[in-house]
Amino acid sequence: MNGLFTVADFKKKAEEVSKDSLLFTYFKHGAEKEITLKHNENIFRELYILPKCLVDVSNVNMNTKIFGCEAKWPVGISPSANHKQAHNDGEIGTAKAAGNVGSIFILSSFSMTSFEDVAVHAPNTIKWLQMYIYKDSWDKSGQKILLS
Ligand SMILES: Cc1cc2nc3c(=O)[nH]c(=O)nc-3n(C[C@H](O)[C@H](O)[C@H](O)COP(=O)(O)O)c2cc1C
Repeated sequence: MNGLFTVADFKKKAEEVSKDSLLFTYFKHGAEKEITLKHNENIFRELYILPKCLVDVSNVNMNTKIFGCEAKWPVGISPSANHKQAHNDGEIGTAKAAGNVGSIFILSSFSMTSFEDVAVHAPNTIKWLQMYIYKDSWDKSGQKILLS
């Protein structure tokens, strides 16, 4: 991770170490028309760092509360499928990494690791679950209410 600072740095490194170019293409793109991806990149281009001299920054608090969950900083990991394709640690590795920095980890319905295993191995991470609800199976299942 040495020398990796920006998203572009990570992207370049990922491409270098990726053994499968098709897989890299899958992970590097955004979903559908990449509207959010482009929007995020544009927003970040508009942000400037204003250096503040002689200000004590040894105790910066970025704690925030999102849907009742106390995160250490306002960045989470949105759901994405197939983490084991990228690394053997799969979703457990991502969940642990999120927990180490106090982020929220959202587990995909298409996780390659069971929800239970992620829960056991990353007990201290704030975990949310993304769920696809298929109309057909929902209709046929006879359920009336979904609780999470
Ligand atoms: C490689 C990849 C896999 C993704 N897998 C899922 C998924 O399994 N479930 C889900 O709800 N969203 C998934 N997403 C969507 C992301 O969580 C996120 O909402 C989306 O990328 C936002 O940017 P967009 O609007 O440009 O797609 C995935 C996105 C990418 C790039």
